[in-house]
Amino acid sequence: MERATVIVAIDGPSGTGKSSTSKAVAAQLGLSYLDTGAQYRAITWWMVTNGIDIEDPSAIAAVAGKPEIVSGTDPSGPTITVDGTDVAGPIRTQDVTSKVSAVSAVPEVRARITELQRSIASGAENGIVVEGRDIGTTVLPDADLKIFLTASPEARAARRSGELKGSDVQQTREALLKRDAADSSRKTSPLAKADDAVEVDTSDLTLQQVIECVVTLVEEKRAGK
Ligand SMILES: Nc1ncnc2c1ncn2[C@@H]1O[C@H](COP(=O)(O)OP(=O)(O)O)[C@@H](O)[C@H]1O
Ligand SMILES: Nc1ccn([C@H]2C[C@H](O)[C@@H](COP(=O)(O)OP(=O)(O)O)O2)c(=O)n1
Repeated sequence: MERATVIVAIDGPSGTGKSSTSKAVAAQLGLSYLDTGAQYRAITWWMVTNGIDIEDPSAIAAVAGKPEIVSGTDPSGPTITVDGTDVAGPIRTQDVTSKVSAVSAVPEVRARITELQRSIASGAENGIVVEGRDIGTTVLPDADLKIFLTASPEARAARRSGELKGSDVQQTREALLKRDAADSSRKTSPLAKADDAVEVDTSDLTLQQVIECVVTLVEEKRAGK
């Protein structure tokens, strides 16, 4: 039986398991994968590298169209470049992490990146899993399946500090909550659960359980198509 293209939107705050779940689900089902947080991190990295004042939204807006951001969507090896430079490492520094919410709140930045995301999604032949903060609400409101991942701040902080060697769990927790508050309260396309999204609390689930849950939901959607 020929399979229809499927578009899956996975949203939620930091450390809920979006990236690891999305990559595994995409790999298992033969779909493309897009990490939209990496795109916002990439444009933030470009702003920092080019000395743009992060406190000044109009300065950010004026140059938002300049960097060329390219995302590779193979779930077994996703890539991200800015003007041809591989920035997969530099976009994960604490400096970029602390500035990304301010840059991604600027409407001109969101318009630019949203357009890029829609064009990548519409070009994905077998379908795609797109993860972020506003995919189900704004970027792909017609997605076939929308998932909203949550987890307690304690679980999320423990996961994140497990990744960053030597980091303090309490400090990580505070930084996460600060970023959630900024991302949820911005005017343009805030972090939010779409009305028709399925909410999955991952606090007490293993990554494998979350992956199985999402794969089952995709298969059910496909069967019902
Ligand atoms: N259900 C889970 N249980 C335990 N650890 C998890 C779970 N889901 C993800 N992780 C781990 O938590 C960390 C953050 O996950 P990630 O997928 O990057 O989250 P997000 O993309 O939402 O920020 C990773 O180290 C990942 O392996
Ligand atoms: N669709 C999206 C994705 C990310 N962002 C912004 C807000 C987030 O704090 C940053 C970084 O996202 P990312 O998914 O990389 O964050 P974590 O790695 O989960 O901590 O980008 C956004 O505004 N909209």
